[in-house]
Order: sequence, then structure tokens, then C-alpha cells
Amino acid sequence: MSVLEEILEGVRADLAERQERVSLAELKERAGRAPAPRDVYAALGGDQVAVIAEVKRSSPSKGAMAAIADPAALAGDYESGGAHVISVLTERRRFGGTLDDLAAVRAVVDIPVLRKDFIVTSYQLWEARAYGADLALLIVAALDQNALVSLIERAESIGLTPLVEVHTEEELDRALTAGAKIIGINARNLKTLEVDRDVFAKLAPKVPDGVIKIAESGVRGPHDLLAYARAGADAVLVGESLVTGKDPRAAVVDLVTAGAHPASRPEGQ
Ligand SMILES: O=C(O)c1ccccc1NCC(=O)[C@H](O)[C@H](O)COP(=O)(O)O
Repeated sequence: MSVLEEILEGVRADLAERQERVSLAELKERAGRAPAPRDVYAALGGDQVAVIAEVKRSSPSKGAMAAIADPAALAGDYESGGAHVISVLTERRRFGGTLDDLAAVRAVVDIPVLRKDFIVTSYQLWEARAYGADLALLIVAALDQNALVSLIERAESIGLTPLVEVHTEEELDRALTAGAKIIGINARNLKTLEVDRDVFAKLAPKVPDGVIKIAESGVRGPHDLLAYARAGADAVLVGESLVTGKDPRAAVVDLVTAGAHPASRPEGQ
């Protein structure tokens, strides 16, 4: 079984337990009371390379990384450092996240918030909106094409912006065919956990103009952001290097400063 399949097995078990406790009707009712979704395209669509800063306690590749007793405080530091979007890992077993982390973060920041999880049913999209998310991650490798299309449509219909994640050219084709308008190209192979930063440069030229390109994983500091920027990234998604560093706010400032520099853009853009 691949790492992704193992994660999905746990996700489905936890999901079944939540579905026992909270009905879809209750979730929809809570989503109806949630604050209106924030403008993700405005946050990611500027001239700069946007920074998506992640709240990430642990991971299958690194194990425990940071205790993060107060995710809202960390997100506040990210925002004051200039982050454009906050990503909150809500998967429990391997990443130590919760939906309460998502709600706590959304309550204190004024920028869009991503629910980063392994979404396989529309119930999880309703959860995302009910707990305040503005975006939801959809991982192509975790979904068949019918599910991908219907989850993109459902996300959009309830006010969530889908961020569709790919790692291979075939997955990118599937994402574009399904109508994705924001593509995350993950350097991490979720089946093997290997990180290959060159994947972004290989796939980015195949993404049509007008589709936002996010480089995910493996950003150790400004030099990696600049490399992704030269390969055409509109944004980078950064977890480990922020949560394990001494000063997450200062680390975000450094990334945002690098991303604002015109020399960081590829020629002609
Ligand atoms: O981080 C992992 O080990 C991982 C393993 C399996 C599935 C997903 C995983 N991570 C999710 C992410 O994509 C990252 O949290 C995100 O891109 C930030 O990456 P990094 O800056 O390298 O922490």
C-alpha cells in the first residue's frame, strides 16, 4: 500500500466517525452561518509571488515537527509577516490537525484560509465551509475523474475555491480537463514521499495562461521561492521550513520580500 493509500484509509475511518456524530444537514446549517468566503483570486493574483504559509504539526515524511499549541497565534504571525493565504492541515492521524484549528485560524486572520486535507466526499467540503475555509485542497491522485469533477463543482457551488493538486503530467491533464483554475504542483510524490523540486519546472509550461500555478513543498527559504518564481510560480506553499524555524514571522517576511522583487519573475512576465 502506498503512503497516500494508507493516509486515505485513516481519513475514511475518521470521516465515517464524524458522519455518525454530525449530520450533513447540521453541517449545511453551520455553513450557512459561516462568514462569507474571501476573495482568493485577489489574494493570489497580484504581481508578486504570493506566499501560502502552512500550519503543520507533523507529517508522514518528518514525523513530529512542531507542537503548535496555538495555531491562531502562528497564523497571526504569518499574516503580520505578509502571508497572502494561510493553509491549515486538518488531517488528524498523520498531520496532527483538526477542524478546530481551521476555525481558530479563520477567526483571527483577514486573509483567505485553505483547508488542506484529503478530501474524498462532498461532506468534507461542507465541513470546510462550516469551519470557515475559503479554499479546499483536492488531490488528483486521491480521486477518480468523476469524483474530481463533481467535487470541483460542489466546492464552487458552496463558495469554496478549489486548489487542485497534481504531481504528474497525467494528473495535470486530468485537473485541467476537470476545469481547475488554480493548480498546485506538488514537488512531493505522495505515494513515495520523495521531493523533487524540478517537477514544478517540468509541468508549469503545460499550464495554460489564466490558470494560477502554485509550487507546493520543499521551500527551504527565499532561494527556493526564487527558483520556483523563475519557473513561473504565482505562489508558493510552505510548511516545514516555517514551523521548524526559530522565527516563523521573520521567515515569512523574507519569503514575501523575495517574492515582491521583480527579478524573481521569469523573463517576459
Ligand atoms: O508532508 C508530507 O510528508 C506529506 C506526506 C504525504 C502527503 C502530504 C504531505 N504533505 C502535504 C503537503 O503537500 C505539504 O504540507 C505542503 O506542500 C508544504 O510542504 P513543506 O513546505 O515541504 O512542508
